[in-house]
Amino acid sequence: MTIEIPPTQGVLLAGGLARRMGGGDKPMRTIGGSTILERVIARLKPQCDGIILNANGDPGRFAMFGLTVVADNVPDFPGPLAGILAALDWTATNRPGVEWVLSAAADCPFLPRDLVMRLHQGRAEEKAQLAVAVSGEQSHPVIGLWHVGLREELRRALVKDDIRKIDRWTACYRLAAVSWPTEPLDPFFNANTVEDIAEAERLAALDGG
Ligand SMILES: Nc1nc2c(ncn2[C@@H]2O[C@H](COP(=O)(O)OP(=O)(O)OP(=O)(O)O)[C@@H](O)[C@H]2O)c(=O)[nH]1
Ligand SMILES: [Mg+2]
Repeated sequence: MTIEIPPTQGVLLAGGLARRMGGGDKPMRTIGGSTILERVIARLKPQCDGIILNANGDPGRFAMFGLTVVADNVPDFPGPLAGILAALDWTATNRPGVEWVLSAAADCPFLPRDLVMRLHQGRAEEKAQLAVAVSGEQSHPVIGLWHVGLREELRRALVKDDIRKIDRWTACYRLAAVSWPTEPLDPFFNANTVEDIAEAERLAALDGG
């Protein structure tokens, strides 16, 4: 099935606390001389109609990347769904006519170059308002496509129903799962620990540096 890819706003999720890495901004760690965030931006910029960064605290620390920084708009760090909601709200307000948001964790340095296209194909085939990335047997719920029209339902789930896990929320909807191979490397590898940074250095060589 060949479809026309609709305008898609990208959001890089960097709103977490990086506890397993001892705190701080994971996306600012470097791999092969460039920050993880630079790598994520380079991978997604050609695929999206604009990218914003979801992060909390002082936005000035990301000024060098030239992205609009959007903070969570629900309290208490409830997890990645908060960042996705902030991005859906921002898109509804600032990008009239844009119906789709692509979310990606800002700690994934090797994202596929066909991510947005294949997620759209998947959701169109399944007639779904959501699509999620899969590699091997593993689903990556923070990497997906979200229809802007879902935002009030998402807000209710987060604020009223106290839903934290993405899978628990998406289970209520038709969801397209789109799969990528894990060889020569898993494109959804994400750096959660200091050891993962060392592993990412090795993988960067496989990924072309
Ligand atoms: N906006 C927002 N994003 C979050 C929140 N918690 C996690 N994320 C993001 O969700 C993605 C996946 O989360 P993790 O890899 O577990 O990141 P983390 O929560 O910073 O790390 P740990 O504390 O070690 O679990 C990352 O891109 C995080 O930035 C949150 O409360 N708000
Ligand atoms: Mg992670």
